Amino acid sequence: MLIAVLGAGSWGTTLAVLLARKGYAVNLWAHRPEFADQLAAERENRRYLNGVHFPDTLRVFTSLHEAVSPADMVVTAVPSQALRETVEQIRDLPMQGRVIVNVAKGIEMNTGKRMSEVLLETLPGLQISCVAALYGPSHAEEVSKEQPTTVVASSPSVETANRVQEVFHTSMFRVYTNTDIIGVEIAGSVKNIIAIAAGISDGIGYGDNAKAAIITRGLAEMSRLAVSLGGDPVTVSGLAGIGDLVVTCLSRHSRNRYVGEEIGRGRSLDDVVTHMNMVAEGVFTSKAVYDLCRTRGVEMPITQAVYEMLFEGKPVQQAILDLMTREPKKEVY
Ligand SMILES: NC(=O)C1=CN([C@@H]2O[C@H](COP(=O)(O)OP(=O)(O)OC[C@H]3O[C@@H](n4cnc5c(N)ncnc54)[C@H](OP(=O)(O)O)[C@@H]3O)[C@@H](O)[C@H]2O)C=CC1
Ligand SMILES: O=C(CO)COP(=O)(O)O
Repeated sequence: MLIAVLGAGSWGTTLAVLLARKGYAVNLWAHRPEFADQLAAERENRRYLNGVHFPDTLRVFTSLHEAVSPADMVVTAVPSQALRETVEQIRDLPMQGRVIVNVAKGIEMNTGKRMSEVLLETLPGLQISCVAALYGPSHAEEVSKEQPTTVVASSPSVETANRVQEVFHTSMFRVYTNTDIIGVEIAGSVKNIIAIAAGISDGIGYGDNAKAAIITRGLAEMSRLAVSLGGDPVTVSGLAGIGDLVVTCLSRHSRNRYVGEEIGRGRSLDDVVTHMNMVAEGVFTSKAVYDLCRTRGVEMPITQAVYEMLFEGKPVQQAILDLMTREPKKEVY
């Protein structure tokens, strides 16, 4: 069994190391050749995951074709907005017999597509039954130190979900299965937007009441969008939904929460993002989901507020006032 991991950021590197520690042969691909050379020479990823040594079965590649050609399983761990351009480069490779496991959490801007839809559109011959999403509350910083973590392997095919579970499961990385890939992908993507809102609340100095409100009402938005796209509302109460929402809204490791916190303190989005080392998916996904929910007529007021603050220059205090003074509602509608 050989596994290719595309993307040598903190998450791709962590998963490549986890799989190699399990004894699998792993081909880790990095898109910048000079960075790939550095990883190969130093046998660790000092930029994104300092101090985590690469096991011997992990090899670093600069060529996508060479990394993917011999692979039985391909893990896509590039930022969501770069997934299409990455897999387009291997569209000539046969996909039959391979499982593709996407771990990037986001919705594509301009198309509003989930990552599994992007994969199916881009890779000829790929069947949805061979696609899985591995999502859940899983910061790389903790997984790489083998701290207890739970995630969900989701695929419409039970067989594929079981295969992904078997490959990734370890005594400290517990993998559950699920067949609702729509619900899982929507939950795992929307949580990043809600985390920005939670961060803004932190940045302003609001307390636990506000944070609990954002998490709970964010969950309601996530659920409405998932259902409108054909997902199961039960999924949002699982690891990809409430699980990841809690970790992202509360954690000191969260990039999305950090972006929000800095905006809440008064910095501009451009300033925060240009000085960040890592990707905050919720920024792009807030734009994609804002467009999606308007097209589908799904009410997502926190998402709308985040979009307006990030992209339309709405002042933070105004956005909060607008949210709090909306027409009173039933809790479930
Ligand atoms: N970090 C985590 O704890 C977790 C992350 N995820 C998800 O995994 C995905 C990857 O995140 P993560 O590893 O944290 O990201 P990081 O910010 O740690 O790293 C981003 C990586 O993507 C690479 N990259 C940037 N642009 C492109 C491109 N156009 N084509 C190919 N590669 C590119 C970067 O390379 P370079 O530096 O050379 O530009 C870098 O290797 C995201 O969707 C994230 O939501 C999911 C669960 C946990
Ligand atoms: O998805 C993640 C953890 O499950 C990572 O995203 P954040 O860094 O924003 O929390």
